[in-house]
Amino acid sequence: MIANLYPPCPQPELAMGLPAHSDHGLLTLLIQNDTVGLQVLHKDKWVNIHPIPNSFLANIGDHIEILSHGKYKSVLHRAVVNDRDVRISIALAHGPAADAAVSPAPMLLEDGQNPLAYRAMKYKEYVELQQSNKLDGKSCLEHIRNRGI
Ligand SMILES: O=C(O)CCC(=O)C(=O)O
Ligand SMILES: [Fe+2]
Repeated sequence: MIANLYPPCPQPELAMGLPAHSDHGLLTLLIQNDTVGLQVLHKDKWVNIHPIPNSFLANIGDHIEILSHGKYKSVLHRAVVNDRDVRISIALAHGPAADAAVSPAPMLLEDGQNPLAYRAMKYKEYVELQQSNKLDGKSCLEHIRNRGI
C-alpha cells in the first residue's frame, strides 16, 4: 500500500507530484479525495482523471502487460499538483507471489508466437528494479523487453 500526500504548491507549473510511470503489479486500486491530480497518457495527451466519489480506480500494471504478451498495456500516469487544495491518494498494489518468475502466459499466446516479447523475471526483482531507480515512464518494462519483437 502506498499513501501519497500532495500539499498545495505555490508554483504548480514548476513542480510534479509524481513523475510519469506505470505500476509494477497486476492491478492497482486507487482511492483519492475529491481533488483532481491524477493524469493518464491517452493518445499522446495527458488527460485529467476526475475522481468519482466512493469509488476505486483500477489501473493496469506492467505484469498484466507481461502476462498478456502486450495485449493489455499498463497505463502511463502521473500526479500533478495545484496551488489550492491538498490531494491525498492511496494505492493498493496487487501482484504475483514475490518469488514467481513471470513471463507471458502460454495460453494467451497466439499459435507459434515465439520468441516472447518479455524475458522472465522474478516479481520481487522487478519491484526492486523499479524502486532502486527514479520513476521513469515504462523503463522497467523496456528493460525486460526482447528487442526486435
Ligand atoms: O496520486 C495518484 O493519483 C497516483 C499515485 C500513483 O500513481 C502511485 O502511487 O503509484
Ligand atoms: Fe502509479
